Amino acid sequence: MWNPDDHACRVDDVFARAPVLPVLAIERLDDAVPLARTLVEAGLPVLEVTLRTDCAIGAIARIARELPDAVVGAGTVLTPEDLIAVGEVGAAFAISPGATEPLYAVAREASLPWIPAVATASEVMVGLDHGHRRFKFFPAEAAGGVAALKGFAGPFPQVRFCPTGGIDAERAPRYLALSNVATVGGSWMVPGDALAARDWVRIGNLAREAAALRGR
Ligand SMILES: O=C(O)C(=O)C[C@H](O)[C@H](O)COP(=O)(O)O
Repeated sequence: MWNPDDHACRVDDVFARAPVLPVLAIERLDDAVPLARTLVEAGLPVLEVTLRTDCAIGAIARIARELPDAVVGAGTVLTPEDLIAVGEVGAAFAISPGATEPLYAVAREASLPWIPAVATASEVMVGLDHGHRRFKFFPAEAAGGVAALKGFAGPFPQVRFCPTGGIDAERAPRYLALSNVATVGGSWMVPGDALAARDWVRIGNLAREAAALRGR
């Protein structure tokens, strides 16, 4: 049964596990477990596997089954069908680049917490009307970045965000310093060429640096 306080608590539990949420696009199913293991062992246990590749659902299922220390969620959840599908394979949470009325409706019945994204104050207000207080802020840099989040803090003191989109190791600390930022999403610790080359050492080093980030 949908409960706004319970939902915010469940999302906070996920976001509190690490300062950074890696956003992953996994092209080869066999990369899923070694990549996730690399990130988890580097101190980034919360993972967003985007539904942008053919094997994404399989990747979520494998990570959920084989890596109990990972908190694997699904990203790029665009439809109610996506949300239902990722719940069935064991995703711990689902996150979207935006929000739709059908997703708000089906999320009330879902067993896993769904995190909508917002880019404007009006979208935050629609989310609040639905009982949501935790949002992805996407695309963070393009939608106003740190200044926009500072602006949201005034009218929406009860809201916390996971900014994502255009953030890297240099920019992340400025977001993490904000009181209304719970964690920061990004793909910078998994460069495309490193993943293609299965360079787990390089990814592990970038992930360790990300795991050590704090606000400043
Ligand atoms: O597919 C989704 O659901 C998204 O929200 C997009 C991702 O969050 C960004 O592509 C990650 O941003 P970068 O760190 O700039 O690569």
